[in-house]
Amino acid sequence: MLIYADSEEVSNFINIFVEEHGEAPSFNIFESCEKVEKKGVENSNSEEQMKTENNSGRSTASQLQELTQFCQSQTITQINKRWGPKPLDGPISIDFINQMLEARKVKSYPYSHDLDPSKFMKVFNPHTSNLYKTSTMTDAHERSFIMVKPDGVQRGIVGEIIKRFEQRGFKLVALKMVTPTRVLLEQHYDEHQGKKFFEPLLQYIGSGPVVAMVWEGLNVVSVGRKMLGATDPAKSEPGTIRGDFAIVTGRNIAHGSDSDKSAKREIDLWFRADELAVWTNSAERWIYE
Ligand SMILES: Nc1ncnc2c1ncn2[C@@H]1O[C@H](COP(=O)(O)OP(=O)(O)OP(=O)(O)O)[C@@H](O)[C@H]1O
Repeated sequence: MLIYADSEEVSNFINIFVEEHGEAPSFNIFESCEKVEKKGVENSNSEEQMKTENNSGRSTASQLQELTQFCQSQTITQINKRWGPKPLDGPISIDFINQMLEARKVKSYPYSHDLDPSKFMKVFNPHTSNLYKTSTMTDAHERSFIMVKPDGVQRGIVGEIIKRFEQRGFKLVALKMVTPTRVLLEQHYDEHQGKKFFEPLLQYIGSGPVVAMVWEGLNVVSVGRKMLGATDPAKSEPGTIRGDFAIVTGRNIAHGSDSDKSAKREIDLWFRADELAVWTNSAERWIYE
């Protein structure tokens, strides 16, 4: 979310923090995400982009000012802004996650998933020097590309698959129905070029609409793969998506990224940055400790 003085999430965060720690938090906003590049924008430091206003129509400087005023009005003891030698040159996004306020300096909005999570801002209590749940907080931004293949669509299993990911606690950040082009599938399945099943695979996946999705959450790549089951449904455990709904490898219902690197590559292939929703799941504090 972007910073608004009347933001409910910010107020909630502060209230919860005070309840839990008996004092108001301070925020340290660290230099972060230096290398974020907006797709198609070659030089993210260009003057043009530095002047860019976010989609709320307000400049970064005015947002920062608002944050400062808001935090001061909440009697927060101090706000340290450490943006390094360079001036603040992009919007700040703040997420309310795991009862933590997480802020990032971004050079594109909506922000790209390429943001380096290790450089996310940490929120801490300066009185105790405690850093709160930063690892969980940052890992909760892991993303996976999940696709319901044409057989899953035709057999009416889209809702079931979405239900399982939702019920598990993952956050849906993008979804679209699309009939993939051959060019897209050649890129997506590049590692299988030359294999015997490559051509039938492209025919199968390109034969009708698929539902392409991006899901976000802690370990979503590996947990997502477990939820899907083995590539060969005959080897998938009952209870997994393939174990419950498929019989053969060539009609195995759904795809899930097999690594963080693949996920980033696949999300970039299938979605533009502005198709990824930026939103806060208010149930998150009941999903993560
Ligand atoms: N021997 C095969 N015969 C037919 N289709 C196959 C075969 N091996 C793989 N495939 C198809 O190619 C897809 C990609 O294979 P891969 O080995 O990458 O498995 P996967 O990562 O589990 O699957 P996916 O990428 O769909 O999640 C499989 O899901 C399946 O649809």
